[in-house]
Amino acid sequence: MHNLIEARGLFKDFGPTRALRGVGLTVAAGEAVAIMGPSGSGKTTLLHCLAGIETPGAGQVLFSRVGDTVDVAALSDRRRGELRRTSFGFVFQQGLLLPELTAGENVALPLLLLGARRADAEAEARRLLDLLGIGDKVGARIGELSGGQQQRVAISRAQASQPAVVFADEPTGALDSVTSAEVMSALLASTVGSGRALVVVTHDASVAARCDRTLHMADGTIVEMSTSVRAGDAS
Ligand SMILES: Nc1ncnc2c1ncn2[C@@H]1O[C@H](COP(=O)(O)OP(=O)(O)OP(=O)(O)O)[C@@H](O)[C@H]1O
Repeated sequence: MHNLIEARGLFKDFGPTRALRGVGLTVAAGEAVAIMGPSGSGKTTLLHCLAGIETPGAGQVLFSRVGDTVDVAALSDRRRGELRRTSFGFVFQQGLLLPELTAGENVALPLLLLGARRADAEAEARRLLDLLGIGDKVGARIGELSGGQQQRVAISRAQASQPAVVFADEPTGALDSVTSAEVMSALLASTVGSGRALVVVTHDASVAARCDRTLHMADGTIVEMSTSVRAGDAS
């Protein structure tokens, strides 16, 4: 599988705090990569730099699409926003779903932003929610759903635009262990199971164990990389 993302020599400072100090990594199509490490070690900052949410102070984030490679870090804000909408999906612990909208409307939104017709976007949203076993919640508002159901909505929404890479930050952080395992199964099935890459920041070793590789961070650098035999992602 080819590399979708190749980061080289990433540095990021927040005032006097050096959050990243020379991080390099690759992420291949169809690969799940976990990022672990103590609080403050730079995991979220790295994820945000890879996803074009933050720009690094130095270094490159090369993203390869068919016949084309762009340096995410060097794009204008507008082009970076466009790249995020077309090529990346996001699942965060909380905060990304719009509570005043229904589950179906939340999932349809990225498609509407990309210019889809409302009926098509709604049908696709329903299909994606069905795939994750919550098609019956299409008309429910976010606040009416359990934490696990909300994360399934977030996963459905993250894959609506058929992105090449899904970035997840503590996607199971607020869930009990059984629900966490189920949500992780859904996340893996909808990403690596469909040839996409998944980059997931987690404190949970059982989440990381289900990824192909785990990058361990400390003090703004990757201090160790371990590979695992993915288990149980077909469940
Ligand atoms: N917007 C910001 N402004 C100032 N400092 C920041 C900002 N974002 C991150 N930092 C600092 O950069 C360092 C790395 O933060 P980051 O959030 O990447 O760590 P993390 O490993 O994801 O931590 P956690 O596990 O607690 O989420 C920390 O010292 C943090 O305080």
